[in-house]
Amino acid sequence: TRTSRPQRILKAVQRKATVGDPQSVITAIDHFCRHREWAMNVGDEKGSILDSVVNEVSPVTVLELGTYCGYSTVRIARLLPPGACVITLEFNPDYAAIARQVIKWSGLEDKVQLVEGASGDWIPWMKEHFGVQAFDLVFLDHWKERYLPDTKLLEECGLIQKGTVLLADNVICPGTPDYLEYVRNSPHYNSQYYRSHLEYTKAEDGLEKSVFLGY
Ligand SMILES: O=C(CSCCNC(=O)c1cc(-c2ccc(F)cc2)cc(O)c1O)c1ccc(O)c(O)c1
Ligand SMILES: [Mg+2]
Repeated sequence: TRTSRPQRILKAVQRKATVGDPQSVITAIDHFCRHREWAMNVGDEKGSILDSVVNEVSPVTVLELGTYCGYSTVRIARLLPPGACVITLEFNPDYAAIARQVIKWSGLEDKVQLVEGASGDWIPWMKEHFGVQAFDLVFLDHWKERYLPDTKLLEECGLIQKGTVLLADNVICPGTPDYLEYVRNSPHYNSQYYRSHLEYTKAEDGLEKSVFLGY
């Protein structure tokens, strides 16, 4: 097909959503992915759990690993008060290009810093480059085998401090067994599983919320 799936998602947003209205962007993407083409957005069911965690944490600085088309970036940013922001990392330049336009359409660009590159390369530079002390919330939704190494890297870089909340997507499907084992058995995390479904399907999936307890 001539266009890519992310391009078709952007087109659905431009056709169905209102500029400056983040909820209409979320609704347009969910409708397209449920009725036209499945895509790996966190989706509406797990998205509601994400919303409740964001509201509970009321974070000032959020790190999102894995932007894709910006769906969860918009979900998070729409709940942030003035002065709070989400830094979102995306490895794939084509995904990043679409996400920038989706975020712009939602009118939330002032609350979002989209960074193109590999999480492993960028995490060590977060403090220096963005003036971040520590993240209040980290949403993991990138390569599943990078969840554990990047969590350890965030710890080593002092970007996870007492009270930081990690929220991980896809801990069942596709699955992140080594990450789950780590956060569930570590004395430094208090972990809980939110059972749900793989976006737009009946398959089981869920989010794991892990609070860092300090050293
Ligand atoms: O795709 C990637 C890796 S980043 C996206 C991570 N997310 C997922 O993989 C992901 C996958 C699924 C899922 C997929 C198929 C199933 F049958 C079931 C579940 C669901 C999710 O919610 C996800 O978040 C990438 C990166 C750089 C590149 O250059 C590139 O070509 C591709
Ligand atoms: Mg996901």
